[in-house]
Amino acid sequence: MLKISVPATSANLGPGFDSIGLALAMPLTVTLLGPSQDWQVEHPFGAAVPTDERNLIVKTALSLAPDLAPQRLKVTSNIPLARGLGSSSTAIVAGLAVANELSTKPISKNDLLLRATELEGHPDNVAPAILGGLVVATYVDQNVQAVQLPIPELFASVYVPNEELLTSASRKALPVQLPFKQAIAGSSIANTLVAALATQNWSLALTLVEQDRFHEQYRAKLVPALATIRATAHAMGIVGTYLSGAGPTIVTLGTQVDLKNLQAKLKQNTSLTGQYHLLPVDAQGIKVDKS
Ligand SMILES: Nc1ncnc2c1ncn2[C@@H]1O[C@H](COP(=O)(O)OP(=O)(O)O)[C@@H](O)[C@H]1O
Ligand SMILES: N[C@@H](CCOP(=O)(O)O)C(=O)O
Repeated sequence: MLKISVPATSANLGPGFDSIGLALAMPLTVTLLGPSQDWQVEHPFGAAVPTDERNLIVKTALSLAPDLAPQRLKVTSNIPLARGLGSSSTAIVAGLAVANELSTKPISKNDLLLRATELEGHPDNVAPAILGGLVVATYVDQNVQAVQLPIPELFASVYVPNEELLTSASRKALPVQLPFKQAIAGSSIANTLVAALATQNWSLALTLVEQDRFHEQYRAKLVPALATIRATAHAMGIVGTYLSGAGPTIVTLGTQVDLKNLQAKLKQNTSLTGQYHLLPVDAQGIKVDKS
């Protein structure tokens, strides 16, 4: 039996728009149950997600290996769809891995990263989903470069609103151009964030995570919980809250103790009706179990 596991990811970490991402210990798994007449996907996502060759996992597998014989796949996942935790990246990465495992000509991990980035459009979810941990990556002129940083000694408090927000819709809220001065400020904050993460200066990193200049201000109206959670955390002396990916999920990074206290406080706020998770970082990325 072949089982592929791909972690959820939280992209951007504030200023690292389209380039920084963190893998979280909440996996999607795909088990290959064997050949079949047609592609069949058993999954927990409801009627909106196809169960045949139109399923994103299968479509992605066939984009890499068009001649693959149909299979029965069983998918399990607690990653909510269209909430900013990289669900589409898990499907894309899992689909490429399915093709790679069944194909006689598997591609390398680097090519897998390039393919996954081409399909997703940006590398900040697919790179940590493949490599694990904290990854900084760039995709410019069809080239991907990805660098793994030390695994942060941090947990993630994850607040998932009940409403979906498609990444495509959330990107429509972004401006076409930024004033030069704003771009320089955003880039200097992002660069310093990367330096803080690379040198494991977590307290500076958590401060800079909140200083994005590229996207959060434009998306804030779509995600009122961001301001609420950030303000609640600040009142408790906790810094490190950002919009996860394109939202609407809000992540706060910090110690397990602080984040447990934060969640206890947030749960008293009746306007926050979504779901909570307290997750460690996933250090491994994609796993293929051939037992
Ligand atoms: N495991 C999956 N199987 C099939 N389709 C999926 C899966 N995960 C995500 N998708 C597709 O991707 C869409 C969400 O993608 P996106 O808007 O990028 O949100 P996210 O922030 O969760 O990645 C879903 O509405 C669904 O169409
Ligand atoms: N950098 C992207 C990240 C999208 O992540 P997702 O988890 O919402 O798909 C963006 O901010 O649009």
